[in-house]
Amino acid sequence: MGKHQFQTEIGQLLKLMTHSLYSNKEIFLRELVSNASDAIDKFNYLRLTEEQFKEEEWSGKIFIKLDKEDNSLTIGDNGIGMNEEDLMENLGTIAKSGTKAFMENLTGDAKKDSNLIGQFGVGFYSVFMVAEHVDVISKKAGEEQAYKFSTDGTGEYEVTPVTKESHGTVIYMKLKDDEKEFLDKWRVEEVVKKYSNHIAYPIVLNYSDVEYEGEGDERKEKRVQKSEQINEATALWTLPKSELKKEDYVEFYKTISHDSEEPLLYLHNKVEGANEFTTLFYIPRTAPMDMYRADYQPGVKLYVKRVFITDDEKELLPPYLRFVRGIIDSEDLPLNVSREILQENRILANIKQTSVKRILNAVKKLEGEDFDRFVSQYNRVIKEGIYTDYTNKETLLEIVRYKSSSQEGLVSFEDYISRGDSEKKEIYYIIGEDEKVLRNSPLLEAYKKANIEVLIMDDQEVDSIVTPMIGTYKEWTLKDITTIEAPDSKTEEEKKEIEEEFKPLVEKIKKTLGDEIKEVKISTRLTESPSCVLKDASDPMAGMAAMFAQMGQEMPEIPLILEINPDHEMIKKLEKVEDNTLFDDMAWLLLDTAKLSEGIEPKDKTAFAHRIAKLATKAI
Ligand SMILES: Nc1ncnc2c1ncn2[C@@H]1O[C@H](COP(=O)(O)OP(=O)(O)OP(=O)(O)O)[C@@H](O)[C@H]1O
Repeated sequence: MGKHQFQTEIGQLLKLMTHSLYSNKEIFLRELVSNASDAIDKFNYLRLTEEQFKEEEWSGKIFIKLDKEDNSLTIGDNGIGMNEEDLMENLGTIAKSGTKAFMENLTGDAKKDSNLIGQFGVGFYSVFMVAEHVDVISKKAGEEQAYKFSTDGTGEYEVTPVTKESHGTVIYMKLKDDEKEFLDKWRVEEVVKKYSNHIAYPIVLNYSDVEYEGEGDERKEKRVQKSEQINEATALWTLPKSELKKEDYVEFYKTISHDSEEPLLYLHNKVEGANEFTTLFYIPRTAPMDMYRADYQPGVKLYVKRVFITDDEKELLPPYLRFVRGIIDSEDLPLNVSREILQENRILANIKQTSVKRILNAVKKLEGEDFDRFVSQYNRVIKEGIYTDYTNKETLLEIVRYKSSSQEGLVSFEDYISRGDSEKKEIYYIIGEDEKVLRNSPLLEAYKKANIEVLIMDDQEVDSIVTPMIGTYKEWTLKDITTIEAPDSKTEEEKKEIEEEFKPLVEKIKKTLGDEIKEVKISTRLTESPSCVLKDASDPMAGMAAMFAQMGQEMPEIPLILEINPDHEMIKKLEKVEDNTLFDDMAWLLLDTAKLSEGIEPKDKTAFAHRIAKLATKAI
């Protein structure tokens, strides 16, 4: 008890909130109402599962009180409440992955960071945009003692025992001088209607109003306390689609997601039949910040017959759809369903399967800018889906997009095969870290010359694991161009002849470079470059690349093969070089420049630089 220091990060966060330039400060009400609604949901669940609360006469309610004289706004709920430990843990430290991700995204630029608040919502802490002092008075259901958590949003907070009759939380905020608009009944009503009209519980506004008594000179002003319910209080997803407008869906989304952008997509379905359930899913326009964190917060809440069960079950949808927000409400699951039962429940498995299909089909139907936006945010997790969700692999392969050697922007497999050779039925690709290096790779030259499109996969970390296991798309086989013979126009006869002619040169280069390379070959894939290097596809390690990457381990070195271009001036001249030192220098340059073109560093950079200087001097 007594005074405590906020966790350092919260100190920073509070400072940002207090000095926020964010123009949409009203969102603090949305955040607090949404927390209150969650707390009521949780108590509702306790009543179903725990004997001691079963008899309680209770119905969930949220109240807001405006006090102009006191300059304060109070918001209360009769939900699950918090004890001393909860208060310190939930409000005194950053426990939530979402808030952690928010902190990591801060730039230090006040304006940008302040916009981030709007994009993201930071729950309880948003009160410091409007309040100069906050008391959170809370009593946890089933416990005797209530506590007050007080802070003025600087570095410290204080927790003291207080008395409070029933369980729930009351948040008392002393407003800053220039935030008095939130004491106005109409303003608060407008904000609550905007964001929280369709949360499942009534929100009652208490305010004082002026009434007049008597007539003429006798007429007197009288202050009266009034209270009225200001929201609809019917859970949005239970309403028929025909009664709902886009705005209703959008505002409800903002309440459940803490996002202030409109969603990219929403999907509301009621399924009847053997299993009855309602789903309402949203795809955020901007990928959630914690999407790539192992401790991401799942975005789908499970309800059974409109009673909240959990918002912390990562398996309601497959992990690759972790960016989806929304609600699943089942009519068939038992109300006292436990977390353990959930994981193996057949009803839930069925809901999950139907939901995934619906979501993916809706994504497939997105058009123009909306589809492009989806790809810009979620292409990577779609690839994750291709790897993990065998049942929906075909649909995912229709959604995923790649860069291309012959087209601007991004292309689909479907686009590719519409342009490809329908007799050969092959889809060519090249994987690497850097788009520019890949596009300029000598390995592409033969394909460019033959007008064959190659997919440029520059998300190496993911592509090197996912692409090799795709195998085929609609009977077209995917081929990594670094592991296959390149297309060429020479006959077998001609090739043999060239090989014979260059045999002495090939052997001489191999002798010079020694163990640095596995083999020197006459290339059929080069048109402009004198040489290129390839990883030896027959090496057992090459096949295990994906496995190493998946385990987050460095790839063992795979021996390189050097290919030389027999039509290139440099190679033709090299055949005739008699000076041994010059020959050695040239052989090393062939290898090192080829490595550089693939983004691989020469082994001895100093020697490389010396050779360039030496040969350049000679050339001048
Ligand atoms: N009215 C309330 N009643 C009970 N617990 C609450 C209440 N308000 C907040 N809490 C607790 O404090 C925690 C932190 O709240 P906060 O609003 O900062 O984050 P959040 O809503 O959980 O997550 P997000 O980062 O998505 O906003 C909540 O998860 C909840 O456990």
